[in-house]
Amino acid sequence: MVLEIRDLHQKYGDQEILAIPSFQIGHGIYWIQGENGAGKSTLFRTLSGMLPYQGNVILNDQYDLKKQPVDYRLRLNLGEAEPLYPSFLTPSDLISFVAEAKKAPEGQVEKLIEALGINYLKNTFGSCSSGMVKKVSLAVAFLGAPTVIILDEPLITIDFEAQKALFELIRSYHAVGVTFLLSSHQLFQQGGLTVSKTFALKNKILQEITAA
Ligand SMILES: Nc1ncnc2c1ncn2[C@@H]1O[C@H](COP(=O)(O)OP(=O)(O)OP(=O)(O)O)[C@@H](O)[C@H]1O
Repeated sequence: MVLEIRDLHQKYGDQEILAIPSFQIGHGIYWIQGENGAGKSTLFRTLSGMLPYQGNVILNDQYDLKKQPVDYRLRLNLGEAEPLYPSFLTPSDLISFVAEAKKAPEGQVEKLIEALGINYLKNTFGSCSSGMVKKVSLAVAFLGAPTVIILDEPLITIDFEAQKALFELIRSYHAVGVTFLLSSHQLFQQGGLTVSKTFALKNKILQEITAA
């Protein structure tokens, strides 16, 4: 299994958001749907190790997020729905820092910058457009050699050209073994992206949706 969840419980205060007894996925591109507030971002943040949780999350049948956090985090990347970076930082600073932390292979940064059409690398985030901030966050989500890339609402704020480039990146990384978890209120099919399975996050659990 690429990713396995066992008995996952996630709460904010007394409010339980997730109660997932079991969830397993192999290699593929998965679309996670859910109404506003269903808990998609909470699920993604939990799987990325940003929130404490109860239960087990295991990557590649061997890396437990709690027991092998460094190995796990090297292999799972998250692109947040509405990324926020310190306004004094530049995209160039952020990308270099993450590329080093994620052990990005030679030339990967340049390819991603070119593919997503990122310019103004030396301007601070404070002066970047929201679409540019989003493109940088997407580039960062592809850095290193992840086995899973989670993209939370990847299509928001980016223009049509960038959406096309993103779909191309997803297809090419998927072809070399990367698994994707994507959330979107828009339809991926319109961009020509074929998803392996669709899941709905509802009533705290993930349930597979079969196409009508
Ligand atoms: N930091 C937080 N503290 C307390 N409650 C939170 C926090 N973040 C989210 N919530 C609540 O948890 C629930 C799930 O929110 P989450 O953002 O995960 O949903 P979502 O499915 O991503 O929604 P959307 O489609 O609107 O982005 C909501 O009821 C939300 O109000």
